[in-house]
Amino acid sequence: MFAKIDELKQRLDALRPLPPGLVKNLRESFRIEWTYHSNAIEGNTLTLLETKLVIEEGITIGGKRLKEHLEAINHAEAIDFIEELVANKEHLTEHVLKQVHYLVLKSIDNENAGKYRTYNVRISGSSYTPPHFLHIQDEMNQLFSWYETNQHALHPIELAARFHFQLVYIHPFADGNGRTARLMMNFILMQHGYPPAIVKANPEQRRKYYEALEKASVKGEVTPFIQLIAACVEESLRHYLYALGMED
Ligand SMILES: Nc1ncnc2c1ncn2[C@@H]1O[C@H](COP(=O)(O)OP(=O)(O)OP(=O)(O)O)[C@@H](O)[C@H]1O
Repeated sequence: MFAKIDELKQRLDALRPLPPGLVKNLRESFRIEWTYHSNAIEGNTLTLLETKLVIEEGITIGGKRLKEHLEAINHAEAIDFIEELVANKEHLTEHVLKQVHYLVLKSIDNENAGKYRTYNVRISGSSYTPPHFLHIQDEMNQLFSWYETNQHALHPIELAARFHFQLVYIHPFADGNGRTARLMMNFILMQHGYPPAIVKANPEQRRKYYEALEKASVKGEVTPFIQLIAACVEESLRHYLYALGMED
């Protein structure tokens, strides 16, 4: 499933160290795109350009809610935090997960930021119901022990996609599950030297993303979701290679 991606990754790795100016440029564009798409998937109405203006220039957009501005700023900060973790070779732990979730929700919902939910939730548009809130800690312990056991055995893309799926399957937070899951998935990918996977907010990809998660949740078939994430990683790798003049 990952042969093409492994080949692209090898081509990219052969070009390392990458020119610092190019890395900075790509980092900035990924930071905006990832923030824009991840927030737009959940209904944030800022455009890509508005997201850039809010994040990079601190400009407020007339007619857009304060919450939408905070979501953009918080998400960009969460990416910075993850990049720092990767640079410092920090491990993925429950503490890190809660820190990331805190950054996503701070100043928007301080009561729930960085904390597991204390009530039951539904996922809108899905027939799957996440576990009772009283089981969350147990389920999360199992997720982290699964991660410990599998982190060196699975291909990094499968590891990252499965971690994302299992996190939204448990849906441990009152809000911000999707954004946090995509941040954690990309943390794993970046730890392994991959660029982040950006699930696009356009109606077609959003629908495919939701359908793949529904298939995984309801039927236990996770492969289509792993394939979807693999396609997103491939697109990001091609973006890097294109910037280096190695891809059309
Ligand atoms: N059938 C499904 N099974 C498991 N997870 C799903 C399913 N459908 C969607 N999801 C995940 O749930 C997320 C949305 O969850 P929810 O509507 O509860 O929003 P949230 O918790 O506020 O998080 P966010 O707003 O960041 O997505 C989606 O982004 C997706 O990752």
